[in-house]
Amino acid sequence: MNCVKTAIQTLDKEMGQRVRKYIDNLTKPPGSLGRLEELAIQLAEMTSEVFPVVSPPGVIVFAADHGVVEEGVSAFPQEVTVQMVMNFLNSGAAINVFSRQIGAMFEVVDVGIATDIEADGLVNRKIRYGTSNFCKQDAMTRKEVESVIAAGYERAENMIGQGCKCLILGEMGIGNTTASSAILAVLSGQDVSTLVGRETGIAVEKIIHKQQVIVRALDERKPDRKDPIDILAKIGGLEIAAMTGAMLSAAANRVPILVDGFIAAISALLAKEICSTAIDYMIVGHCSVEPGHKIALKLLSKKPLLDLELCLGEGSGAAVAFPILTSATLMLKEMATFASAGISKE
Ligand SMILES: Cc1cc2ncn([C@H]3O[C@H](COP(=O)(O)O)[C@@H](O)[C@H]3O)c2cc1C
Ligand SMILES: O=C(O)c1cccnc1
Repeated sequence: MNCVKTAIQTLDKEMGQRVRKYIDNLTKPPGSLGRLEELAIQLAEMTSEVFPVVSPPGVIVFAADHGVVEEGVSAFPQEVTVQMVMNFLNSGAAINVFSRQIGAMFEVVDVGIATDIEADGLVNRKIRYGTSNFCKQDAMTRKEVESVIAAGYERAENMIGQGCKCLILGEMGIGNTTASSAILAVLSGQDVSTLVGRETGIAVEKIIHKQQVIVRALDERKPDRKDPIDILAKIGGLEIAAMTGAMLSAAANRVPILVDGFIAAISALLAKEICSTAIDYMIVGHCSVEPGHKIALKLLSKKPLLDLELCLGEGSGAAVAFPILTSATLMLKEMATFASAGISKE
């Protein structure tokens, strides 16, 4: 992971200053476009562009299965992962609708679905057939973690090479809120009971069980808080690691990342653990109802753009938030200045 570390540049603060001054000359009272102004400055710092561009955005959905579902932690059976992948390929999922709405490039990648599938349009980067049940053994090996991070990195690099100007990462993997909550318990040091909710439709009595499963897994696996690869190998998920790799790639390429909900925030936290400057390239699209999300956002020191009470994943909340980034860039590019419009400043 050392190559990744050295490759992520710090923000171009000088460009930020220049854009801030320019925004103050646009035909509006200073600061009156609030967070849109901050967003425009952030995007300029990320890209070193006076007029940053975020279109076309790109959406990559990584799919994988989780051995821990055999503990009965999800309201849905494992085969929903592959069924939803077919739905993505047939353009019927929420993320398809919102990707179309924002004109996004779109790709679905199998990094670890438990069954073999060959389908037109599905990118095959399968590292293994789902993770192992991490209550009984490590989810995967360190080598597999590194391979799946590399696969995510490569897919993002490919989309950026094709012209994507803002990256949204999505996931599909029944059981991935359990892996995400376990990872968050390690990174935050908080009690598992504060992290786990019932947003994916899990029955009330099942929440306690899900919490117990996570506590047991943490006891058995003892992931090393200081080693993100160890955390992913012991209690992680393939699609979670792939999103981390894709985020590192976007940051290394100075492409803004619009972070989705709970699972994506966990990938973002892991990217931060691997390379702290990666978070400079992240904007958080929305705040999920999943209780762990607020804790993850605190650790990321990020304020979400929207709170629409979503808790779906797939990249859906980020895609819905994307037009706000477009507004910020168009404000910068298309508004008249006081001088050009002949409006008195005082
Ligand atoms: C039909 C359906 C579509 C989804 N799209 C995203 N998720 C979301 O829910 C899953 C995680 O929830 P849990 O950990 O409780 O299994 C992930 O696949 C996530 O993307 C879905 C879940 C379902 C059931
Ligand atoms: O907020 C999310 O991203 C989320 C929450 C529950 C299930 N899947 C995703």
